[in-house]
Amino acid sequence: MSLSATQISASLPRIRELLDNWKSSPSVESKEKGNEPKQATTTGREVIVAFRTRPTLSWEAAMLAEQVRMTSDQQIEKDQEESLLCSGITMVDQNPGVTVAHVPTMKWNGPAITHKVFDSDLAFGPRVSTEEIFQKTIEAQDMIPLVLSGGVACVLAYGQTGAGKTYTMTSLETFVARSLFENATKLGAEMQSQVPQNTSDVFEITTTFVEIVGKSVYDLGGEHNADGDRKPVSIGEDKLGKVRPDLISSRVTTAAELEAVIERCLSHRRSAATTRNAASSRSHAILNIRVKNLLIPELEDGEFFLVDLAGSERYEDRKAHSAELMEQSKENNKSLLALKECVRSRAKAAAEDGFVHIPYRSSRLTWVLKAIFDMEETRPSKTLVIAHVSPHIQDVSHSVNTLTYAAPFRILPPRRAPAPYDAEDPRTWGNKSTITWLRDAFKEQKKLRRENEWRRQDADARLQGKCLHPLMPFQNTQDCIIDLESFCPDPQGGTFLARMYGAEWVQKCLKHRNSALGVDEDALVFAIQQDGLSVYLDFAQLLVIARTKSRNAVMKNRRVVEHTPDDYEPPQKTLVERMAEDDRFEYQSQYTDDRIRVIARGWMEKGHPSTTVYMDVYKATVADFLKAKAEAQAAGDDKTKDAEDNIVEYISFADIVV
Ligand SMILES: Nc1ncnc2c1ncn2[C@@H]1O[C@H](COP(=O)(O)OP(=O)(O)OP(=O)(O)O)[C@@H](O)[C@H]1O
Repeated sequence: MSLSATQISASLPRIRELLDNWKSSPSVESKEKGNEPKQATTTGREVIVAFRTRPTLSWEAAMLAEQVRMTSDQQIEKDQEESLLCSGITMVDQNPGVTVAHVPTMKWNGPAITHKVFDSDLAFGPRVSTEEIFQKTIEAQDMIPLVLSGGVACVLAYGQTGAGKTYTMTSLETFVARSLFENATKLGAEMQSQVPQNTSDVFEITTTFVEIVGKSVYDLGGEHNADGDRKPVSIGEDKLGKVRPDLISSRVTTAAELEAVIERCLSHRRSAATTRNAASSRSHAILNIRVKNLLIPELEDGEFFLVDLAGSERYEDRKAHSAELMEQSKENNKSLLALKECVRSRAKAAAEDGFVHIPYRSSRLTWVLKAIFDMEETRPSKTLVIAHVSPHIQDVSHSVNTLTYAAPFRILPPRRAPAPYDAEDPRTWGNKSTITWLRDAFKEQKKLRRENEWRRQDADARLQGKCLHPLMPFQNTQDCIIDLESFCPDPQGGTFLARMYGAEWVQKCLKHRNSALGVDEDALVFAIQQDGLSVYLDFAQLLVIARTKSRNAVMKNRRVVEHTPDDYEPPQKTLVERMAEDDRFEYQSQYTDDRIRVIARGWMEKGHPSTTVYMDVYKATVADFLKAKAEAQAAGDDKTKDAEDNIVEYISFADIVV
């Protein structure tokens, strides 16, 4: 049985002893020191997961002591308050991240500890600064160049209320603002033959800021956002399927201007005191920075979403809430559940290259973030999830919930044998075939440019009553305006090019331009901007066709299941959604290959032991449940009749889909 914060505080001497034993055990030593540092396999991945443990705050010992005094008859003197602090989280490795949560439990012979290990791409301990986190995540993952090149980047800060989400996001927003303008100046210079006078000659940068409170979306960008006279903004999609709520957007031309807009918007955000945080943000805050490339208007706008999510709360945290806070808390938890579903499905879709349904319209939060979830979105995207936890052992059950929520986002692509060469699928091309395709594609563009120029001159000549000589057949010259061997160096092939996004492709072409041709530099830059983009579009088209073909093949092989009479009618809502809405159940759900673990906590509070059922929810039928129950009972699991009946009732709502 797990312990409450007060019970943990009372058993601290024994818990400390157990922790010391664990820390000096050889298995931890080998994890910390024995292994060679492994590189995180984040290349090409769309979703990256990081954990951050915040440091202890100066007033926390006093707060914990107060909590213990209020809930037990334990006497704690002022000078003993510090002794209540004990770490419940150990960061074993930073890259890839290995974090251990120490969960105190009570056994027949006294307190014990279960050590739960959570893997992530990166893990940051209490002493790591937000600047270092920025460098190792957003900078290392090239998220700013991605946005400046027409891609979509997203950072999601998740965690228990008071775990440090707003602290991290406020600093990250400042670092992003500065780095965005630094990179824009550098890229702008690379994209022009002469250094531009101003970044705003190359990029138009605009920003919006919204807050989602319960089911309502509010614009934080307006001047009069004081509570009371705020009007919610409606969300919808335009004819092209883009989500563009009617928001006040500010154009910014320097990092200082962007920082000032962010600060002004944040001052409009709603907060309230909770038992865990004196200034708790009660909403999801979404900063959107949109970048338009003025030199290549054909490219789609790049977008950066920085999302400070509302704190996740458990039933115990909500008990002291007013009815309004309780309602908001319920809505927030629901949207966090929807977000989990979408991020995980997105990561799965990217890793498996098959068809995955992403239910982004199921909450306002995920709908606003459609650009990162929509399977039809053509822009490349990268999402960073930072899960925040408190360092204290008294908070460890919250921390386990947070880490359990975030860890499954880290979906590693399956190891596959290299696919055989297919002329129509660029993902199967080696270096030689890629260079040959590029050479032919650039040659074709050169031929088209020559023909167009001849037609233009011929039309001019005709206006003057003259006639041009017919165009000579195109010479099969090997001269390409790009140094292709540097553009796609050996052994890189089609997948290397497939990872490039539009503007990056054009920038690379400009960087590796073949100046040895003796052509005027400005004319060469102009030709590369035209031809480079056309070749990119041809390549992207080939890729889309190849991907669609493999997706269709996956769809064809999907199993069609006929419902048996034992099955229930497919309901409107899933089991997970039903339980999230019902306060009688405080449940944890942990996905492992579509399996879910349901814990009926409401019954524990009434003195019943916990009921844990492992089910495959997507195929759940009552027959499945009864079988699982019988197996659990045979294995000696302790259950109560009431809890079983309730779970049967809830299972009967589950979707019966495959
Ligand atoms: N890494 C850190 N270093 C120093 N102080 C921190 C750190 N992280 C958080 N804090 C402090 O902890 C307190 C709570 O942090 P914060 O408000 O960011 O939590 P939160 O997760 O956003 O909470 P909520 O969901 O309730 O808004 C603040 O006083 C903040 O300054």
